[in-house]
Amino acid sequence: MTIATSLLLFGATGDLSRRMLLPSLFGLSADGLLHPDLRIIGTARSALDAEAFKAMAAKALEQFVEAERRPAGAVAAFLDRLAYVPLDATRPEGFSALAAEVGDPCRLAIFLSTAPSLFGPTIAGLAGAGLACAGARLALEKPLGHDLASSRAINDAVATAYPESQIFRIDHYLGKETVQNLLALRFGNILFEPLWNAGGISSVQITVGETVGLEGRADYYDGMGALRDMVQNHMLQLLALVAMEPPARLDPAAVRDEKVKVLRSLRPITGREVESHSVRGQYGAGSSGGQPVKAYAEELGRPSDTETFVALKAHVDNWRWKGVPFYLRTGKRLPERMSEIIVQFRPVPHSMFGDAAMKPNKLIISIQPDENIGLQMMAKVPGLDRDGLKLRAVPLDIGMKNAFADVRRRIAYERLMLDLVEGRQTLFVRRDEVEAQWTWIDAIRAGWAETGMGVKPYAAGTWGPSAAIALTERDGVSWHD
Ligand SMILES: NC(=O)C1=CN([C@@H]2O[C@H](COP(=O)(O)OP(=O)(O)OC[C@H]3O[C@@H](n4cnc5c(N)ncnc54)[C@H](OP(=O)(O)O)[C@@H]3O)[C@@H](O)[C@H]2O)C=CC1
Ligand SMILES: O=C1O[C@H](COP(=O)(O)O)[C@@H](O)[C@H](O)[C@H]1O
Repeated sequence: MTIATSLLLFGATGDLSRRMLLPSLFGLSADGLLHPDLRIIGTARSALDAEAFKAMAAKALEQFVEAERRPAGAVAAFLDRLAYVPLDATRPEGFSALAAEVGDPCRLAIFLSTAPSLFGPTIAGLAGAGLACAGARLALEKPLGHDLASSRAINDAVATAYPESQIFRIDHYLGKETVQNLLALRFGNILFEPLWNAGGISSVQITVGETVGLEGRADYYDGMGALRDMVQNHMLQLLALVAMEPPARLDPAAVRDEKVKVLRSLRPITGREVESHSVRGQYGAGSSGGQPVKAYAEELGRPSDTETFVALKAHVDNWRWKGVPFYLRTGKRLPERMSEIIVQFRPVPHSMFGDAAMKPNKLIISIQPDENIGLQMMAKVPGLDRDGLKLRAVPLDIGMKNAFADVRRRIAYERLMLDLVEGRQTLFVRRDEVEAQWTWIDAIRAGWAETGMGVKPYAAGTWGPSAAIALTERDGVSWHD
C-alpha cells in the first residue's frame, strides 16, 4: 500500500471543501498523521493564486475548526502544504498545468468534490494529462447519479481511466465512529450473533432525523428528495451493515461482498405496493429549535412535489431475515437531529412472570448526536414481592463518550481522507453496491410515478405525516421516538 504524496482536490473553493475537507485535512496534518511530503493541490474555476487559496483555506479553518484545535504553528504548517491551480474542468487543455504541480503521478490521490456532471470531462482531462497512473486513487463525492442509468454512465466514464481497485466512492456515514462500531458490536461479541436473525429479531428500525431545512442547497435537494438524498446511500449502507453475514476478514472485498449480497436481496417494492410500504411527506410551516420556520415550498420559492420525508417498510429476502421488516425513516425539519438503529428482539417464548409488564429486549444503537449503545433488559423491581415478582424494562447503557473519554473523536471525513491517501478501500462503496442501491430505489420511484403518489404534509418540528405512524402501527410496531 503506497501512501500518496500529492492530493488533488477538485472543487477546492466549494462549500464541502471549506466546511469539511480542508478542516479534516488540517486535523490530520496537525496531529502528524499525514505524510510529511503530502502536498494538497486545490483546483476550481476561480482565478486564485496560491496565496489567495491559502487565505481562503485559513478563513475556512477559522470558521470551522475550534480555536483550541488550531495552534498557529499547525495552521502555518498546513498552509505550507497547499498549492492551487485554476482550471475549468470542461477544458482539457488546462490539465497539463495541473500535472506539472503533481509530483509522482503514481502516488496521487484525487478527490472530486464537484457536481457529477463534471466527472466525465475531469476523468478525460486527468487521463490525457497522464494522471491516471496505476497507483493513483480517485475519490468521488455523492450523488453518484440520480438513478441507475445515470449512475452507470458515471461509473463507466470513471472506469475508462481508473480500475475499481483505485476508485473510492464516498458515503460519509461509513466514516462515522458508531457506524463502524456496528461491526465491532456484531462481530466482536458472541452474544448477539445467535439471535441476530428472524428467530430472535422481530423488526429493525433505522431513523435519520434532521432539524435543518434546505440550507442553501435548494436546487440540488429539490431535484433529489429524501429517498435519493439519504435512503439510496446512507440508510441502505446502515441496513446492509445490520443485515450482512459475518465477513471472514476486515478487508475491502470481504466486507463489500457481504454488503452487496444484502442490497441485492432487498425485496423490490413495485407498483401499488408503494402505497402500503412507503410514505412521502413534505414539511409545512412549523418550528425548529423553538423558532418558527417556513414551509418547504416557501423556502424553495415555488410549489414542489419533492419529498422532504420518507418512511419505508423493507424486507431482505434471505434465510436470515425471512419475514423481518426493516422500517426506515428520514426527513428534514424533524424534531431532533438523531440517527439511530433499533433492533427489536422477540419476546421470551414463555413468561413465568405473567404477561403484564414484559417487554421484549431492544438494542438501541445511537449514531448521533451522541454515540451510545443501549440494551433494554427486564429487571426485577426491588421490593418484597408478596404479589409476585414485578419486572420493569431498564437500560443497560454503554455511553461511548464515557467508555472512551480519553480518545479524541474524529469527524467522518478525517477518517475517509486518511484512508484515501493511505489506500484503504473498506469504508468506500463499490460499484456493485451503488448499482444495487439504485435498482431498489428506482423501483420505488417508478411505483410513486405509476400510482401518482404525492407528498403528505407535516408540520416542521414533527415526526412526519401521520401515515408514517400508521406504516408501523399496522404491524403492531411503534417508532422509537
Ligand atoms: N456541501 C455539502 O454539504 C455536500 C456536498 N456534496 C456534493 O459535493 C459536491 C460539491 O458540493 P459543494 O462543495 O457543496 O458545491 P459548491 O457549488 O459549493 O462548489 C462547487 C465547486 O466546483 C467548482 N466548479 C464548478 N464548475 C467547475 C468547472 N467547470 N471546473 C472546475 N471546477 C468547477 C467550483 O469552483 P468555483 O466556485 O471556483 O467556480 C466549486 O469549487 C456536489 O456534488 C455536492 O452534491 C455531497 C455531500 C454534502
Ligand atoms: O449526504 C447528506 O447528508 C447530510 C446529513 O449528514 P449528517 O452527517 O449531518 O447526518 C444531509 O443533510 C444532506 O442533505 C445529504 O446530502
